[in-house]
Formats: sequence, C-alpha cells, structure tokens
Amino acid sequence: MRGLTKSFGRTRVVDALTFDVRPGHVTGFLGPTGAGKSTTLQMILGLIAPDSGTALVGGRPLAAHRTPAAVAGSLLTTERMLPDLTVAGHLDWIVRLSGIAPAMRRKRIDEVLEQVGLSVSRGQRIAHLSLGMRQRLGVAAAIVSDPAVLILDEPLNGLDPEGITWLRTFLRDFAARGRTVFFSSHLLTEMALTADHVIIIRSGRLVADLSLDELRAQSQTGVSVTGPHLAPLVQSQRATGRTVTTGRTTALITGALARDVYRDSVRLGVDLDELRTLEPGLEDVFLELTRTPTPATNAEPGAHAEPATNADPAAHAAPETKDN
Ligand SMILES: Nc1ncnc2c1ncn2[C@@H]1O[C@H](COP(=O)(O)OP(=O)(O)OP(=O)(O)O)[C@@H](O)[C@H]1O
Repeated sequence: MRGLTKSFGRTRVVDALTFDVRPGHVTGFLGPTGAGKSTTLQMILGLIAPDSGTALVGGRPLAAHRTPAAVAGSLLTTERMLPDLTVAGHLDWIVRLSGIAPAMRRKRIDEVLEQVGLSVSRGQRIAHLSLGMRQRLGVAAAIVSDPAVLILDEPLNGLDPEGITWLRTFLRDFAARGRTVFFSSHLLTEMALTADHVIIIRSGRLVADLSLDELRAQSQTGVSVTGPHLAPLVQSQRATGRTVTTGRTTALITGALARDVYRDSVRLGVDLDELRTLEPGLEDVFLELTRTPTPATNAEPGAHAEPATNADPAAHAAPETKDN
C-alpha cells in the first residue's frame, strides 16, 4: 500500500496509508470500529477505487492480474451467501468463476471441504449452517483457487473457541507455506494469538506497523521466573537496565522477552522451575495507540507506537520487594 486514500462524501476514512504485508507471515490489521479496515481491504481487492495511492498485490493491482482469484482469495462477509445453495453448490459456482479446468473442479471442491472440515456437510443447505460453519465455508471459497494471498475481514467474529482454534492453526499453516495472510480484527488479544505482525490504524491513519514481539515489548511484557537460586539471573537482568521485582523464589522481569530470560538463565547455569510470560498490558497498548492523536502528516511505521503507561506486570504478582 502506498499513500492509499479514500473519502466518502467529505469524510476521509482512509488517509495516506502506506505499509507492506509480507509473505510467510500472518499479518493482523487492527483498528477500532470505523477505523477504515474494511474500506482498505476492499480497495486492495479492487472492489472500491481509491481517491489516490495504490494497493498492489504481487506487484500490480489485483484486477490487472490475468486470474485475480488465483492470486488473492478473500472472505469479506458470509451474509451474502445464497441460503438455498448447498455447501458443495456454493463452492461449485465459485469454482466455475475461478478458471479451474472442469475436470479438476470436483476434486478441488473435495480437497478444500476436507481442509476446512466440512466434508460431512457438503450436502447441507447454507440456511442450516451455524455461523462457524459459514465462516469455514467462506474460507473454503477463499482458498478454492489456491491463491498466494488470503485477505479476510473479521474472520474471528462469531466463532466459538473451537472454530477460533481451527482458524488460527489454518492461517498459520497457510502462511508457513510461504503465502500471505492479511486479516482484520478490532480485538488485539484475539489477534495476538494468531498474527505475528500487526498493522494498526486509527481514523484511517497508520499508527503502528510492528511485530507481535515488538508490540509485547512495548506493552511492558513481564517475564516471571521461579527457582531456588535466582540471584545471578536477577543481577544479570538488572545489569541490562531492566526492572526486576523479587519474591522469595520468584522474580518478575519487566520489559523482557521470555526467550531472552531463558537464554540468560542457561548461560548462567540458573535452574528454573517455571518461566512464564505475563501480558497484562496488550489490550492497553492497543487502546493507547488508537487513542493517541496522530499528526496531520502520515507516520513512519511505528512512529507513534509509544509504550503504554498502564501496563505493570508487578501489579499481578504481589511481590515482596521491588528494586531496580
Ligand atoms: N459506502 C460507504 N459510504 C459512506 N460511508 C462509508 C461507506 N463505507 C464505509 N463508510 C464509513 O467509513 C468509515 C470506515 O468504515 P470501515 O467499514 O472501513 O471501518 P472498519 O474499520 O472496517 O470498521 P468495523 O470494524 O466496524 O467493520 C465508517 O465511518 C463508515 O461508516
């Protein structure tokens, strides 16, 4: 995306958005209700024309590809599915539009139904599907052309815990095969379990473009460790400038990543009984980022990603002493 801008009437809903979405990653697109996520996704898909700027998929506008469906699959809404069609019937007309050779269509439908766990429901009418099953069917339709890019608008909405777990695994596997996943949500905590990178917008403007690790670090993520002799680890972590709060057999290290603390403990030969990441402030960071007023010009990625002030892991651990 380069300078993507769109107004409806006199309201600018997408404002000079510039960011990249990379293959091999699950990228979350986050913003409060009305921030301009759906409008942006529709511009990427060529369903809405931008006033200015460009949205390229695979180096060119999606519509400029010979078979757009083979490049990007999308799930924007399940509300427009025809209720009288069967699951297989719905996929059949999508497959017919996708350019897949007639001899291959039946096989491809069987494959994707298997992939999304709907094989046993292939003859069921859409009107009788649960919301979660519709979402799965929507995902099946999005991947039926075997696209390199998957674009999903609020796919976690309305899913039950089992459906969320399924979708999370599915999207990660899809990206792990070198493909691109870009999906929107207005809930950071849900997204944090699925995405490894996030683009955050507010009022159509970019406020952050960063990895989940960076976001966690900004939320003053704490690492809690338990062990009989933590003193060398505590000393070493304090020497790096981190705040360490200690209890009798527990230490809470603010602003650290679990893997860094783990490496340090191995290096120092400190035995740990438990090592745990505490994420008290993730949603707070999101609220903070999307509340922060942005300046008139568009931001450099991450330029407004200031640390949240109200994320204090220590508050969750009732430590006995606190020291720097
Ligand atoms: N076709 C349209 N005509 C006029 N205004 C529109 C149109 N589509 C969207 N809007 C407005 O543009 C703004 C951004 O909407 P958009 O749906 O892109 O936000 P969103 O971030 O996806 O929100 P949500 O999380 O609620 O889906 C909203 O104020 C919305 O009312």
